[in-house]
Amino acid sequence: MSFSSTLLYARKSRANSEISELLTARRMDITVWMSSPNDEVPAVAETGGDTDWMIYRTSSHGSQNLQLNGQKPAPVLNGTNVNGPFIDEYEYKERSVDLNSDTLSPRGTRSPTSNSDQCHSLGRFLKRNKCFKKENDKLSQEERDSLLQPLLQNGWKIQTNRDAIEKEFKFKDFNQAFGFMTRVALLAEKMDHHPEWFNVYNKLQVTLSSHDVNGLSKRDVKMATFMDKTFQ
Ligand SMILES: C[C@H](O)[C@H](O)[C@H]1CNC2=NC(N)=NC(=O)C2=N1
Repeated sequence: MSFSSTLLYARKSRANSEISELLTARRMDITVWMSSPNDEVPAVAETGGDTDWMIYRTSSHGSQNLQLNGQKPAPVLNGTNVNGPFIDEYEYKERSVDLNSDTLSPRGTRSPTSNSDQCHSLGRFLKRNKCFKKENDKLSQEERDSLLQPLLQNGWKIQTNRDAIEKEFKFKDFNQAFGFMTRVALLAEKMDHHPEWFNVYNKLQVTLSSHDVNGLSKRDVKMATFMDKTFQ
């Protein structure tokens, strides 16, 4: 797999301000953990060019730049450098940092120059340096047997014609239903994982499945669990 294009190296001056904009504008609570500020964080191979880059760490303690001292990180071989930074996968939004023009693509889109083999997404980069497809969090059979049980006992059903779960929620009135939907919608945006739902007045039919893995994933379990807790 060729890493011929510049990926997430960014000229310190501009890209960091834009990355900062991304992190703050999204009010994202991304915490990029690194064992120490001087850690040499591996990254994808670069095309050359003398750039430094910084990893932002934002948390309740405010943002802190972890300087990488201009070290040219070693290239990631097959995305397996687990020592790299990682974030809670539900806390980030995919954005592309088109490093040719040092600009962030609009939210939820990828830079025009990106392709499936290269990592142009800030989110994907921060997620353990995996410059490939999203981590496949599809439920294994063992996880289905364990994680789905509480949901099935709580009224969720596995659809017969596709790998998805569904449930109907009934509320006092439309206002209650829409309030519930609003809370779920905020989580959906934060997780970048959206339900399929149909609402008529005080009833809400929900179907959850993960399109990118074409079936049920941990994201669906997380969202269904949130819905049940919120509905109580
Ligand atoms: C680019 C893609 O649309 C995003 O990664 C999100 C949006 N919301 C989503 N929601 C669901 N249910 N499955 C997805 O795969 C998914 N992908």
